Amino acid sequence: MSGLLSSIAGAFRAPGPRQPRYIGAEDAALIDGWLMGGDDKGAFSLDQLMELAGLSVAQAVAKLYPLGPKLDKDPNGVKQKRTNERVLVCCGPGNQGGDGLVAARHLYHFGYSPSVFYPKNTPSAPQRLKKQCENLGLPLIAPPSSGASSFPMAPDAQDVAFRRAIENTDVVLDCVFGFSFKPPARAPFKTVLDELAKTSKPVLSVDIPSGWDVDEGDRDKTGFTPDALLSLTAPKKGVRAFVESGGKQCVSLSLVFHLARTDSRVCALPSAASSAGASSPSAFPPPPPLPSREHEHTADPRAPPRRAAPSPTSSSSTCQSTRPTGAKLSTLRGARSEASVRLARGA
Ligand SMILES: NC(=O)C1=CN([C@@H]2O[C@H](COP(=O)(O)OP(=O)(O)OC[C@H]3O[C@@H](n4cnc5c(N)ncnc54)[C@H](OP(=O)(O)O)[C@@H]3O)[C@@H](O)[C@H]2O)[C@H](O)CC1
Ligand SMILES: [K+]
Repeated sequence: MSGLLSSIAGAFRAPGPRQPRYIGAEDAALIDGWLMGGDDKGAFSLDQLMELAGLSVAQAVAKLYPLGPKLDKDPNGVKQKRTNERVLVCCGPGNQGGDGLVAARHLYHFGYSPSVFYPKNTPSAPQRLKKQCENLGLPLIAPPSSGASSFPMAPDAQDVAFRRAIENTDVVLDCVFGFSFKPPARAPFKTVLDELAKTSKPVLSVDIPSGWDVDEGDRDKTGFTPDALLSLTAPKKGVRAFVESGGKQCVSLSLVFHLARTDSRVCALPSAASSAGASSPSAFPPPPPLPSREHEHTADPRAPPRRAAPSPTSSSSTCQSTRPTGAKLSTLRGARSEASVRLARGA
């Protein structure tokens, strides 16, 4: 086994049963590198990993902020918004921003009305993912794809647009920075992070609350605490205090399944048996059977007629509560999971 794979395995090594497992920024980057490496490594493409991560993010939204029932139009014939329908997806310049674009697309198909704030173009920006959002007609605050400028609007105008967007949403998705953030935040994201800290809307942060140090948490006293967190692959060290103080947390296990399937020694590690907040000694389940060939997409009666929407709970996913109090375990249809989100709610 290569040194890199040893490092990955080490990242999952358990200090003891039933303990949350946290990894640092360095290990997270190593896992990423291994997943995308060729030869004896994972051989995944970045697009694949983003798709799995973004689907997990959308599933976490559906679990934590379920879409309310469809409502009749008001007396003036105006369509009424459903509970939690509007989701503002805040995307950063790195891969986490790509996860956000993927999540927005899936949320749309789940029946939500996502809008996307993607304020910075970089040479590596996932233009195809952005185009897919445009093709769905999602409101997008972003520079033109071909534009050289990172700032399509005067900075003030961009800030105003973001504040308006946050006022007009039900739920905020924080896909701004992941494990490669190096404080302090630079423009145009300083304003975004300040607004995330100020808003009273529920914010679901992906991987690490943006602005926090991946290893040390809210070291710089940003004042931002999300309503909930989705950890990708494994919780990061910086969220330990958030989780241990009872913060709502989901863990996406989709990549763990792939790691486990790829190398049985990783699968066998006891550390894989323990995710943050998990009460079960085998919180990371064994690898699922081979993915189903026939996808279990069923029509969602709640979905708008303009599209045949699969219910988030009928896609190939598993989602369950691991609350130590024995909260209801809800296993969703399609247990042959390619993308799996485990919900671990704090007490
Ligand atoms: N294996 C997995 O679990 C996967 C996770 N994914 C997601 O990807 C992120 C990590 O992606 P990465 O691109 O490495 O990093 P970030 O998304 O955090 O963003 C890096 C960009 O942010 C810029 N940056 C960094 N610090 C600042 C700052 N202080 N102010 C402004 N901008 C900043 C940075 O720019 P530089 O010029 O500094 O390089 C980058 O542009 C992970 O958390 C998951 O969400 C993958 O999608 C799949 C696999
Ligand atoms: K984040």
